[in-house]
Amino acid sequence: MRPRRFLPAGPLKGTIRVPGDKSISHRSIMLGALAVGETRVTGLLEGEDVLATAAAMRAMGASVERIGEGEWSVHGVGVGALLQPQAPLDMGNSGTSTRLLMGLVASHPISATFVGDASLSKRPMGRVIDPLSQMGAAFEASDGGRLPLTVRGALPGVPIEYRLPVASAQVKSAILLAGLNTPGITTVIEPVPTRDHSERMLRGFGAELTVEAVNGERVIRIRGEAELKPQVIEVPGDPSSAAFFIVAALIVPGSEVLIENVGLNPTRAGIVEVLRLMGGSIEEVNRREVGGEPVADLLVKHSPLKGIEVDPAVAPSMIDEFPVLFVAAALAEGTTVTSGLDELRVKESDRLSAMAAALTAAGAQVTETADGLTVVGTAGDPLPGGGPVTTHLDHRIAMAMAIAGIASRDGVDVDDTRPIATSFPVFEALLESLAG
Ligand SMILES: O=C(O)C1=C[C@@H](OP(=O)(O)O)[C@@H](O)[C@H](O)C1
Ligand SMILES: C=C(OP(=O)(O)O)C(=O)O
Repeated sequence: MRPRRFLPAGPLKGTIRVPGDKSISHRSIMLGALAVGETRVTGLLEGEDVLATAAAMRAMGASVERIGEGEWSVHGVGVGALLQPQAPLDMGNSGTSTRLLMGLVASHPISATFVGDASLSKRPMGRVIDPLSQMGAAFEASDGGRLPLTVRGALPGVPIEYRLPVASAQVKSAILLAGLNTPGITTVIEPVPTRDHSERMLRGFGAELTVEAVNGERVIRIRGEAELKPQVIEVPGDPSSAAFFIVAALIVPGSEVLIENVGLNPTRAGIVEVLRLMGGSIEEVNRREVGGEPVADLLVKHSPLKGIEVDPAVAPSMIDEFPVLFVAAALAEGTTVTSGLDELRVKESDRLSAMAAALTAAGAQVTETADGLTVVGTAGDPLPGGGPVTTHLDHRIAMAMAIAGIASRDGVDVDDTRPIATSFPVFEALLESLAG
């Protein structure tokens, strides 16, 4: 464990760049590993989760090499040609690596065993086992669909039409990736849109993929036995990482921070919308496109925030940002009410109960409900502070409470900062640079 007390600091001033988007980084390595020839990636997130994906793709035959900072070269094997890994694939803390790779293995004539840390080993995999079993793959899983688990791929796989029972980009992506090496058309129906990086990137690599809106649902079809062409990919900055500094700048008096190169794909940008509704000053400068994704620099200034009722419909587009939104709510004037957040209970930790406990330990007024939190804010007064708060191997809890600490009177003790390296290894360095 690496404990740390995050002390009051600020005002936060300066310009930063957050590392590459985690979702896009995973996908660029996976698809690069399936394209014959060299895929070049710049701005890759070099966090532990993405490195777990890189190691797994190597274990299945691809060459995945680091050329320089964030710069990677991937030589793929071709769709259908993944090799049998010789040892269990260690997914560490990463749900995205696990679920998407289960999809890839499911339609290859190989088997793979997935293992992970204590947090990942508690997370539900039944949501991908169900559709991938329909496609012909066989599974042996622990404890009703948890890691360690073994997938035996089916060749040929069976193309399915599957309506997602949960709003999950990981489940959608697992099916689409399995569909890549399945004859015919695999169809995923999304009643609620989730992040669409897989669709964008599969198309970019030359897969035949269509998206149609039918009765308010997204119908995604992919033609299998695809041939992917290697690409040059520039990964935009991760909005989920930027969110910690957006909230920090909004709640620490006197702050003004420019965050450059932030991905603003509409399926990811819910946090910006919600913080603006709360009164946050977040200005988009220099809107442009990077790697097929909308991007802007964000100029964020300290703002008095108001509590609001957060529309549950926005949840999928900010699913990883709720921990830090709860921190913003704790400093706002009035009450913030959230609901429809059952999915937060099956992330790296149960993020509703973990954040309720953590914020309460830091002196905030929080009530946990079945599917959300209700937070009564301080109207801009610093939180008293305290702790220790328990991160439960969850990077987002650690970083959200670090931000709560800098906006507190006495500081906040975080029991373990190690998980931060899974998604945002330079988080503490950037925080220090802004706090002067
Ligand atoms: O597809 C992805 O890259 C991700 C999807 C989301 O998970 P779910 O699909 O479980 O909602 C998100 O929480 C995760 O950090 C990354
Ligand atoms: C939920 C997350 O990641 P994953 O599912 O990949 O572990 C996250 O990064 O907040």
